[in-house]
Amino acid sequence: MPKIVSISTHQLPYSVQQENAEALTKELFHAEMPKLERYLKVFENGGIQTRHFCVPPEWHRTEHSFEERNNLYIQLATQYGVSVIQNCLQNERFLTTAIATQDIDAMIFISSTGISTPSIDARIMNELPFSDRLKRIPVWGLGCAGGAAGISRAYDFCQAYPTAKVLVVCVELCSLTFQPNDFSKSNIVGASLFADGAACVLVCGDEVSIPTCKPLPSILATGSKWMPNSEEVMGWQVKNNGLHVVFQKSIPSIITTWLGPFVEQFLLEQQLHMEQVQHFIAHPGGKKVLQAYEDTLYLASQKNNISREILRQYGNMSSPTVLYVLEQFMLHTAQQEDTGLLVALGPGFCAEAVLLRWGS
Ligand SMILES: CC(C)(COP(=O)(O)OP(=O)(O)OC[C@H]1O[C@@H](n2cnc3c(N)ncnc32)[C@H](O)[C@@H]1OP(=O)(O)O)[C@@H](O)C(=O)NCCC(=O)NCCSC(=O)/C=C/c1ccc(O)cc1
Repeated sequence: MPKIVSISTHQLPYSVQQENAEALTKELFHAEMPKLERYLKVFENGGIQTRHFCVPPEWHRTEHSFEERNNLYIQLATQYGVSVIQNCLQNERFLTTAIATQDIDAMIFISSTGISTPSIDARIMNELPFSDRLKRIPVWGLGCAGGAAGISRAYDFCQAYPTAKVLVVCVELCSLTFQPNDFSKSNIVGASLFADGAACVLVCGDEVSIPTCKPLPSILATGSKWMPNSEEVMGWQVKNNGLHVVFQKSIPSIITTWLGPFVEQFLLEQQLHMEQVQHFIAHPGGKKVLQAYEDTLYLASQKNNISREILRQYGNMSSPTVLYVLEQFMLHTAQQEDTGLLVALGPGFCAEAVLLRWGS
């Protein structure tokens, strides 16, 4: 079975405490939104303490065109992509010997917060000595589901090519999409929730032998589920000044009714039940999203402790978030023979599930 042999996450340069983010939002929006105080409560109630960004808070006090935001996206997504790849391929917590970039067969580059053609993976290849025969697979538009989908597509690639070494690189710079002139409730709730992040995993096929220092997860199965006619649940509205976030407040209740039957069916196909899964590795989309997972899957709240802690320390970084959660399981928690279920949801509306088993 294809295996996840290394992982890395990036520490963004500007850390902001939630009370300071709330104060800045108040300053930017109070003149235009009479009921602002009521919505500012989400900053205190959302289970988030700190978030990390690619620009300092002051950056939001001045206007920035779509062109300026996107140019910064291209520059920084490339820079952070290079950094997480280097750290993943040289990560001594998992690998006994570093892996050379020349030996990588495919790169799946996941991002939905900026636009670039050539895609960021090509720009990364101009910074690191990858093979010029590398298979490039840029994926745009899966939003928060992207990290789980990336692992799932890497699994498919390694099933087809068992000697393959595949990188999944997720970079999201949500702060560059923040709209200071959008006075919608969603924009305020989004301003309390979203953050920047970058992460990378290395997935290897069955016929790759890499010496590693600890038990690591093999990928047993993957499942995708799409909900018909749900385009308006989550996504971007593209306007002249950039990307405006669309996410319905009904998302937690949609998860409560829709996710459980899919996960149950997916596990059943592997002759498993949720009680046999030791580790629930969830994308913490928000406090109420975590609650919805617990309700629909009958999970004890402790099963979400690591996801909750990542939400507290980092906020919702979209696609890389679930990899920050996975990193904690890989470093500190999971033992040989443990089973884990990794789940994330995104625009479409869709869910991606990955079943993991820790081996020697
Ligand atoms: C922590 C929250 C945000 C706040 O909880 P709370 O403090 O207990 O407050 P309420 O839930 O009662 O909400 C306060 C007010 O905000 C309103 N609200 C509550 N979510 C909403 C709402 N999505 N719209 C518009 N009003 C709302 C809510 O209706 C209410 O207004 P009102 O009815 O007038 O009292 C909680 O609602 C929560 O966890 N919600 C789930 C968040 C969620 O859906 N996350 C998954 C989606 S993530 C996603 O789509 C990512 C996209 C993305 C986007 C940009 C990027 O850069 C990258 C990615």
